[in-house]
Amino acid sequence: MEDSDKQTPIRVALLGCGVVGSAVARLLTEQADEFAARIGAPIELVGIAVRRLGRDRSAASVDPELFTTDADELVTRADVVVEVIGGIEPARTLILRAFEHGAGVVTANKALLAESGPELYAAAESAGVDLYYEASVAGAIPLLRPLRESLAGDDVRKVLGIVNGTTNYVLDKMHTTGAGFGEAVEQAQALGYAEADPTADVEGFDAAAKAAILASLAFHSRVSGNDVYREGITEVTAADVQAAESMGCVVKLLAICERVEATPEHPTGISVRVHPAMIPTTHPLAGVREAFNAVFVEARSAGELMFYGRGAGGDPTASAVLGDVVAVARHRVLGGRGPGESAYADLPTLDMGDARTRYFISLDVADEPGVLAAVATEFARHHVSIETVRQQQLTGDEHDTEERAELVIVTHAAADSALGATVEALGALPQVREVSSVMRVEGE
Ligand SMILES: NC(=O)c1ccc[n+]([C@@H]2O[C@H](COP(=O)([O-])OP(=O)(O)OC[C@H]3O[C@@H](n4cnc5c(N)ncnc54)[C@H](O)[C@@H]3O)[C@@H](O)[C@H]2O)c1
Ligand SMILES: N[C@@H](CCO)C(=O)O
Ligand code: NA
Repeated sequence: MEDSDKQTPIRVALLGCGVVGSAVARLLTEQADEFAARIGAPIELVGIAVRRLGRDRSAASVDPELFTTDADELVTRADVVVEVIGGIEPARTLILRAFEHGAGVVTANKALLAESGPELYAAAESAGVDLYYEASVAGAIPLLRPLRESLAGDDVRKVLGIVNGTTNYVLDKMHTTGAGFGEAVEQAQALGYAEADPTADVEGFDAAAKAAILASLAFHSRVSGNDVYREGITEVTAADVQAAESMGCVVKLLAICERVEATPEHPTGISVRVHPAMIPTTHPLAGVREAFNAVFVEARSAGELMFYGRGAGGDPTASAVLGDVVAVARHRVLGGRGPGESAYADLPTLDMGDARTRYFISLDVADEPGVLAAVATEFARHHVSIETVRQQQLTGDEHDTEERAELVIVTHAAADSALGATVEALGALPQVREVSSVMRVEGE
């Protein structure tokens, strides 16, 4: 008999038995012997809280006796509580209750962490137990542990990544098939990537919650989901995608967290934002296809790091959850705790207007003398420097009486507020028939 078998078992309670929960239950059972050896004590799954009994839960491959609808009671008889219900309530109350009863908690719940992270950390701290949440951002990809632990001796400057698989799949399909947004979402739904109600993904709420978690860890400051500037992908058109391609770029929904040094306009702070952006096809993030995730981290001493893998799905997400279960269980056996909240830097989140961004702007203009000068004047007036300008003749329809041209402009970095004001002013110029495409540009 192994030493680990003689130890008092670590009791694990699972809250939720959906996509992630059923994979956690199955893998925990299948790998029980390995986990016992790694932890130094056996794991005992003491119960699985579900909303209703009687459903087919064969995917979880566990003793049906383990299912209960009494989550309140279940959390009182566990050493480790795994929360994979999702949403704010009852997940929040159940986690707080688990802490009160001395259990460590593992959760995959980005929405809850982005809303109530400090409250959960404080409750874990006063109970002297662990709070782990690797699965909450970029699913299987080890990313939060590197930020919380491996990079604790470095100074993170920027985190830039694709953290939502559904929108990456949709944008990828728009590029590869020429489909419009609606059609690409339907394809994603048919394949099970996008949910029936894809709002949280396509409007960028899911990525914004993840960006808040990443920024909090990277910059040792409190950032909530509401602090994150957010634009989803619902306004991205097939024309935007084509325009990106003509520039040697692809469109990606990016989560960007960066430290911004003080200027006369603002103090040192953090810019945290989620929005679609064009990135050059030569950038490593451009090669992230389908529903994969990838995150770039830039740190002072480490330089650039890239994390890539599956951000969603039952088994990949369960991998991250179970890694956390092993970590928390090891602490129960050996003593000690994982890191708590680190918010000492207390950097403020800056307004989006203060972020330094670059814009791609495509204008449909009257092809007549002085147009370029009028356009250039608006950029100069807003202190925005132009990086490149390209002009091409447009062939109008039979009703067109005037000559038309397309002006494609890429700017240098400027305050986002100045770029927004420039676009507005351009739209009001009599020579500009239409601002046909505007998108931020990221990556060198
Ligand atoms: N699915 C993924 O790929 C993925 C990836 C990363 C993180 N996550 C996160 O993991 C969590 C779970 O996601 P999921 O995809 O498994 O969701 P899901 O909807 O498949 O599963 C959630 C389950 O919880 C159950 N539930 C709801 N209220 C409950 C209650 N009061 N008591 C017990 N059970 C209750 C639901 O009936 C459902 O079966 C969410 O926080 C999600 O954001 C999911
Ligand atoms: N809906 C999320 C699941 C993983 O958090 C995504 O598409 O990435
Ligand atoms: Na992760």
